[in-house]
Amino acid sequence: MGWIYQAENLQHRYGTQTVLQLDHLSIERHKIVGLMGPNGSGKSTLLRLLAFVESPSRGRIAYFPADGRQSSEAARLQVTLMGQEPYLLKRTVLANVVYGLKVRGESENLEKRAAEALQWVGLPPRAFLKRRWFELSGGEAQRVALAARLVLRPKVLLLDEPTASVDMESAQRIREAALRAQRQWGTTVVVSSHDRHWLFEVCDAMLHLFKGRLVGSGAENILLGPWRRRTDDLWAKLLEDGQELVLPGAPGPDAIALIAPDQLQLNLAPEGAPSPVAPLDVPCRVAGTLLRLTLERASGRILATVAVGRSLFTAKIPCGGSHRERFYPGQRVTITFPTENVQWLV
Ligand SMILES: Nc1ncnc2c1ncn2[C@@H]1O[C@H](COP(=O)(O)OP(=O)(O)OP(=O)(O)O)[C@@H](O)[C@H]1O
Repeated sequence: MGWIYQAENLQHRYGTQTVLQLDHLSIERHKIVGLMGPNGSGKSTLLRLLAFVESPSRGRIAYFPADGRQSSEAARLQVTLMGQEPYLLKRTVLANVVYGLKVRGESENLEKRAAEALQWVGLPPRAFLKRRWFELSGGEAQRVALAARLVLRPKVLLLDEPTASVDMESAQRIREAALRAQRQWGTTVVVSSHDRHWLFEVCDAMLHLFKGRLVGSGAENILLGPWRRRTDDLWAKLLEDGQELVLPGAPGPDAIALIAPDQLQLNLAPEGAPSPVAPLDVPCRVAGTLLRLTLERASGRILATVAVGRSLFTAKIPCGGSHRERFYPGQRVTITFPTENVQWLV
């Protein structure tokens, strides 16, 4: 156990734009860590920094291999990144999969090792080893790219949206192979994905990025403005279905509210009750439909995804007891928002 990465005051800029600003970052060895956040929040940038293919504009990332010998050479050999595009060499599948081994000066049993890696990602070696790069579907190319990383038995596997543009079968194979690497070899896996339910289900820890900053450990609710200041000094946000969300203390109309999922209280809406418009009292309450229940592996709790208009909210349901049985997808529910513990970002 222990940390494999640690960093303080890490910053990365492109030109004058600061795209990543992390006060502290640590990633535990042998774990599977999810990276989530909207488009442009800095996930790919962070993965490139963790892969040491780019250097941060400020600060440095310390890498601690299991043998304790800290060196950039160890990191170069032990860490591998699979980007959003497979970028295969214009050669056969075999040449692609063994390329990294050859670069590392290895020459033994290359074909056998490539065949094994292909099996891990569900591509039968007999059918695929001799295929050329243009004879693969998008999903197969992505799986070949993953096999080319797995064959190295990496200590750290960094995956940037590995299932974003592949079909269901390829996505499933990719997910299984990544988990197997972690379980079988103790590979530390850091994976960015917009498939938040999968991340919740498999990750030991989550990093939630928003505008280049770490805002929490995954399921936080991020509520963007505009907020309208009411005469009673509370701030209201109009949701797509006409309901209003009312919170105190916004620093301005464009502020962003951040609310942890365990702060939201979920209740069953009374049978046959019309959608309530936001009550004037505090705490604020809105009504929605429970879409999905997901087990969050890291906490052992159930996460409820609730749709209110086109907005999605995440609330935590305490584990065990009657709570679990009360809720199921399709139900009308109400979510009560806290009046305190809202973190405002500007
Ligand atoms: N090479 C680059 N040059 C200039 N700006 C860049 C470069 N790469 C990324 N950016 C900018 O940095 C910010 C973070 O981008 P990044 O790709 O890390 O986000 P992301 O969270 O991975 O997004 P997505 O979910 O869309 O992949 C964005 O504003 C992006 O435009």
